[in-house]
Amino acid sequence: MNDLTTARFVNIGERTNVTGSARFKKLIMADDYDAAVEVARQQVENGAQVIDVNMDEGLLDAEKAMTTFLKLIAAEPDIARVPVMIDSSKWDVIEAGLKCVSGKPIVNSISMKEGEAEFLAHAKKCMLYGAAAVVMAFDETGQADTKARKVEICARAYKLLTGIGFPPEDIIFDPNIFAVATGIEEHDRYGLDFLEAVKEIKAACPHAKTSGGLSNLSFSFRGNETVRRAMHSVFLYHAIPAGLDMAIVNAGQLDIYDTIDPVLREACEDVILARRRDATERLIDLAESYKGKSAAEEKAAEEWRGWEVRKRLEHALVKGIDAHVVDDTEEARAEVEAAGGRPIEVIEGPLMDGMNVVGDLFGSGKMFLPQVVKSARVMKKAVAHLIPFIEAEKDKLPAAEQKAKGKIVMATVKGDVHDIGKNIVGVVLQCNGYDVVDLGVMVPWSKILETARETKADIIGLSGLITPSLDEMVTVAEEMQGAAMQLPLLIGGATTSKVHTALKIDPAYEGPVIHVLDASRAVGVASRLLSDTQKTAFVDDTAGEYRKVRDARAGKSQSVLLSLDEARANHYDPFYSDKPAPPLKPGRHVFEDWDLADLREYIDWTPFFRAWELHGNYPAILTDEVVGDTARDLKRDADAMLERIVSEKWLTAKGVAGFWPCARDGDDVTLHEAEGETHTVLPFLRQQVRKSRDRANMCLADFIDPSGDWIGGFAVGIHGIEPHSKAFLAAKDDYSDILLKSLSDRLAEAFAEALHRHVRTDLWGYAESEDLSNAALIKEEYQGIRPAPGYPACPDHSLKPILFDLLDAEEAVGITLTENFAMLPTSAVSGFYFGHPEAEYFGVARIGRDQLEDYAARRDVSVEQAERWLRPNLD
Ligand SMILES: C[S@@+](CC[C@H](N)C(=O)[O-])C[C@H]1O[C@@H](n2cnc3c(N)ncnc32)[C@H](O)[C@@H]1O
Repeated sequence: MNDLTTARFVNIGERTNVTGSARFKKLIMADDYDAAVEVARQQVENGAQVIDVNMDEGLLDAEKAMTTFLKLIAAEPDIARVPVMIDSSKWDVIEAGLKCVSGKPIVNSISMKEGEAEFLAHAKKCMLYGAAAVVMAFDETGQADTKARKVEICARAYKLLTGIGFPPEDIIFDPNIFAVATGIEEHDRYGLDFLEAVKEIKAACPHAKTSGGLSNLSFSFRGNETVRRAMHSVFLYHAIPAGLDMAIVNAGQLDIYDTIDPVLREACEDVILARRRDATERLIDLAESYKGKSAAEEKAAEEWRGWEVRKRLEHALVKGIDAHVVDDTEEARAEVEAAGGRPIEVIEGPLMDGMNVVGDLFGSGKMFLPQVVKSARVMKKAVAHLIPFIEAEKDKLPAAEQKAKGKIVMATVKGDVHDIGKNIVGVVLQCNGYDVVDLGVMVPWSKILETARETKADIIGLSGLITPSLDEMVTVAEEMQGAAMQLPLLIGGATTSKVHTALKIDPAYEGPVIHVLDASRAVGVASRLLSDTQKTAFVDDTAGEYRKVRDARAGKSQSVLLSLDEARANHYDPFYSDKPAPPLKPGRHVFEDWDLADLREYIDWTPFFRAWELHGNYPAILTDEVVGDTARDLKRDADAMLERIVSEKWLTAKGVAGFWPCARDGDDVTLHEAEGETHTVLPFLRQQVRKSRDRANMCLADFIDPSGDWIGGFAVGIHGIEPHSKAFLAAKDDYSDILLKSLSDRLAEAFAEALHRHVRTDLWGYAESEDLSNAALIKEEYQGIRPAPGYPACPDHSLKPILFDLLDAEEAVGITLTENFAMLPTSAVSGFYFGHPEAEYFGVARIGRDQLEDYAARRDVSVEQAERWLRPNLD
């Protein structure tokens, strides 16, 4: 625990206590004082700065044992250099002890339990011996449990003590650390009450010190060392800044706060700080997974290093441990060489064997994506070690061809910058023996086709996240058809779907087209496409499936569309009188460097796990029966990286928000900027699908008052990822690279959330007193919405340039747009602010030709141009 060394915190050794240490008790009962003295020595060597001695055992002559032991340790210079705390519930024993201590003793303890007279009599005795005294928060009515009682009793004792001239710096208050997470609701605040009481006592009682017995805290987790250690460390982490000067602890049994499993740490913190009602339950659940684990794990950790090198490599690959992989690979290479073999055989032999095990486990659902990406990191490091040997050999031997299962050219299409999904698929394919040529992001069709030809690729894989990328994929398919190619075309990415692939991409290309739902399917698809025996059936089956989708679409009676006029007549009518007041701080607000530590608090973790193909809601996913272990490991890695991102300031969060007076004009919102300036128009789309009952045909403009209102906008981005990403890739560490990108995305979303909150409570200020937890923010329980261009209520991405101009986003915060309106940096979010309490999200869905033409006219563009923008919403 780093604070123990950095702060002036005193830890009091607890092992020389017959009530707390079975071993010490045994030694004293057996009169083995030599060994007992060794216990004291060990404590001091382990860092104890005071040792607590307690001989309160019914079968023992406590007075005699105390004096004997204290005299013995007084004769040991390396023990006698630390003060002794004479600990007994019997005053006679304390007094006997006081007589044998030469340095400044500490009495543990005195209290007002038997009234003021006895308390003061004991205090005077302490003064006589020059002893400091631990003063328990205990009075005539009992032990203090609540914060108020702790503070009240200590303040009263302080007044009495200083009244008789007791030196305040010799007063050590012990406000009672009680067990938490007991399952009894009244105990839930025990940790927090102690921390808060310490703060107040320190403020109310100048120069006095505070202390506590730490082991009580974790009493409910007896037998679970990992959890107890974590609880103690977390407690001290908060107690020391609160003013705790010392504690009775086993100094050898504290963990460094930062190295505690973050999931466990958070659960302990929830309990100790009483942060959630279900904190105890969650810690108890979590504790199960730590039971006896550390010892077993440590044993396993040592064991595998003794195995033969092949098994070690397999183990490292399956477990994703890269610590020894270079040494082990070298050992395997030397063995192969000694037997007259070639370095490539290490890849073809043990490494591929290990990866096959990984592939099988992944394929059968026993291993999950984050683990596979970690395995890939181990593999890449091993291969990187072997490459120079393989290349050096090429002169001597005919080309040592590495037999890849097939070559796949992968790219994120033109106009799109998102590559987490593509990178994950690439890593998984590489792991499974495929040669991946990754062209990166924003790749035009010509480059994709050219590379496929030059590298004699077996498959092309396309990826994209935003809706305009769907069109780009159709273009690639058309060009492949034009070039009479026959390579299979794989389609993947968040907005892609089997339906879109079947309806739009498959008909454009005669070669095989396959939509790949997620990374876990990529290997199966690739292996079938490249198998002599399975390819035809697989391609035919998929084509048949897509045909069925098309037939179903053709035959399916489409939902009925109203005419645009009818839809407009059925618009949504909010109570405009409820619209928010004008912003308190109108105009533009630029945030050049929003605190990353603050953003961390706003992270929504569920989509993070989804990005890693772990499905389930956070935090329940951490204890999920199937993916819980993987999720916890991933979260631990994520927390560790976030810690570095924040403390070493890897990234910069830049954002801008603005508010403009406006009015609704049909389906447009017209902005009135400065007097006399040209007006900006935000053209929105209206639902045209006929609604059942009295539901309206919504358009975002409906939430704006035609007689005058306000609208806002924002853009936020996370900058600075590149050098870190580069460094990870140079170190063959895709795992950390993908982790960084997925965290950067999280920070961008968190920034949008934090900024929106700041807007509601401060800048616009229509919800000044809003006080919502992060969970409530994630559930969007606040007033107002922030619809994003490209999302269902305003599906046209081409609104982004209008919004960016209003915000001056490029100049102010360095966010640019690609030709297809993807934002750069990749981790960026933008949208409009609607403040009306009735504003809600909806989907525009399919629109008619009349609205397309109307929209083209409103935007002053050709119908063809509007068609390109609105394609996903057209038939
Ligand atoms: C994509 S999620 C992001 C928030 C989530 N907590 C996260 O961290 O990933 C929700 C955001 O998407 C946008 N959004 C969702 N549904 C929408 C809709 N129907 N129309 C427009 N924008 C929508 C809004 O900007 C909303 O704040």
